[in-house]
Amino acid sequence: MTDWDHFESSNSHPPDSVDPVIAGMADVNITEEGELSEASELAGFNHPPNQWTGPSGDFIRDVAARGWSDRIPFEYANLSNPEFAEWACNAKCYEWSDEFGDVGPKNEELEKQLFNADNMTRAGLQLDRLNEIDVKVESEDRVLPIVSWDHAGLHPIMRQNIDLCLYTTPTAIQMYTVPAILTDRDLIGISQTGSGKTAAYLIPILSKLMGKAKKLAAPRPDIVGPDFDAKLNGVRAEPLVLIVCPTRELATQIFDDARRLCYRSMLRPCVAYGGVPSRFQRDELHKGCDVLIGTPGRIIDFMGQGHVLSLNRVKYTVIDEADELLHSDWEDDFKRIMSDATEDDDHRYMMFSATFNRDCRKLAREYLSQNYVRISIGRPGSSHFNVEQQIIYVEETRKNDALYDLLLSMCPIRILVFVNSKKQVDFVDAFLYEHGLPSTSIHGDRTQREREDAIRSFKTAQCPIMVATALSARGLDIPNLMHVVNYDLPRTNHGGIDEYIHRIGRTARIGNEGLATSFYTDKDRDLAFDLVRILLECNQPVPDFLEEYIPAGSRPVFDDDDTDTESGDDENDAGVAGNLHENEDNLGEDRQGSSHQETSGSDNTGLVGSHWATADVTL
Ligand SMILES: Nc1ncnc2c1ncn2[C@@H]1O[C@H](COP(=O)(O)OP(=O)(O)OP(=O)(O)O)[C@@H](O)[C@H]1O
Repeated sequence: MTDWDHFESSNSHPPDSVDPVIAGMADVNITEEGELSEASELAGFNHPPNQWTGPSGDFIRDVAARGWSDRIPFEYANLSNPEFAEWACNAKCYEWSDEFGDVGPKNEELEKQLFNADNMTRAGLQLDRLNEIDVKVESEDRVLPIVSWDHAGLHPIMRQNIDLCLYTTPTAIQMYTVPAILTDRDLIGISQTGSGKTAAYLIPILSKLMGKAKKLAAPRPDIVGPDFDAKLNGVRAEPLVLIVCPTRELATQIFDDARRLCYRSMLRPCVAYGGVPSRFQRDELHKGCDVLIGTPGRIIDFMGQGHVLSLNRVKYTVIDEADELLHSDWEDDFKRIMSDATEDDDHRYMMFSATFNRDCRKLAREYLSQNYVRISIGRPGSSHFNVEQQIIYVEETRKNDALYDLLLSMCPIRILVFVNSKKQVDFVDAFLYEHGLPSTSIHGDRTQREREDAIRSFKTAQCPIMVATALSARGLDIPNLMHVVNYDLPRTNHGGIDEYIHRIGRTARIGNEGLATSFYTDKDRDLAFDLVRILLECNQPVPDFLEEYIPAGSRPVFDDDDTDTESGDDENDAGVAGNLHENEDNLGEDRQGSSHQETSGSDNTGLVGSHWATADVTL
């Protein structure tokens, strides 16, 4: 029985009174009632939908009866006070003291905070499915995958931290990147959303540095004692690792992962991103920083303050969501941060994303050494089978009704709703709130305090519904996010199918299952062809109204072939600007000095196919 069946069978209205907007959903296989109840419990909602008897016409009463928690009014007064509450960048790290020898003692309180299972996405039952996928490794030498953490040659502290994170076995991308990075290779890593790419680079890099930190790290003050004063004893931050990503939320999330994986080691992570008074981050940098994570704008600000930050010691630069950062909108910032990319022989460069088309890969090669390794898990830009995708035809003017009906046709679970403009975020959030639903929202015109508050209330399930622009499409890892709704589908000139992949990838992470519902209108026709190819590739049903886009033989063919070599270049190349987006509402929020200049996709690395040995391995 689908949840919708349940909804109808217990509905006090006769079936023929069902609103035509939602009638189309009756065929949709929404997750079964039992699963949803379990899911809502998992997601932290304690209101079983036992009082639901169908719509009564009183929205607020219906929402409460369906089991949704109360709405929480926004605390403007608290949030406008800059000193109120903690910023994500000031979260506690393990603080090292020179008296510690090689391994620091446990800090029980911090350990509880860092590894609190409620704040982490636990691997789901379908984790194996993520690994049952073709792996393509392009490398001069064979990269031998690790089969377990115990055989990876990791530092003992890293090994223990992996256990504390409950990472029982490595994922496919981790199996290959760990040995490649441990043997000092530049790298492009491509694997599907939620497959553990962050740990895939953090684990080998940090593990390698753990044994060498004393030798490599810059001098630092004793900050454990009572006498530390950033102004008097502070040092200049000289990180060994630089991790750059496009959004503030992603930066703080990677910072949290780094805080966990650096636990009990000398390595000290810091994060730098805009919107927070810079003194909070400067004070942290003055305490010493070995791993700097940040968004381009704030990193460049600090690079301009020689007494605050120097990148002279950096041994590893990682670009997360690299295809986004290679986009022309980021060009100037990106070039500044990568300015010494080809000069320093023992400086390793790595780029990661779930979507990385051939044109981006060509651009990326400008920054990597000749013998870089490329690891692709599955087709670059593909989704995985753990997301159930459903496309519903909705008239543009009925989207609000459709959203309300969709939300009430299911038990309360954590839901992320994507729309295409900041204004629309405000409208949809207000609509949901007025209809009694506990929603919050996030976009780039919000203050950083509001953004951090929105994420916090979403994560803690105070507000289990979050409405967002594409700002939240990439990288966000929210535990138990069970359902993504594309209220608006991405536009083809603003992210297109790649953005669709990132958006739906906010659910069904690391072997969990999730649902992605997209409202399709006549305006979305130009996305239809790509959308249908993705549905077919993932064995998802193609709705009637999209059948005309099914290719002959029902087999999806993708132009973007899987080679980075010149011999693979052909007229099918869409050009970088054609594949990436320039949406003022998308990640542009965190872009500084957007140039909107088109970047040519020309190849100038001189690599040819014969340099490469290709090993196809199916795990
Ligand atoms: N080996 C593992 N076992 C269990 N959980 C893991 C493992 N590796 C990573 N995770 C967890 O999986 C979740 C997803 O990881 P991560 O955010 O790095 O995915 P991603 O591939 O970068 O996704 P996206 O492309 O959306 O950015 C995180 O909560 C992370 O802690």
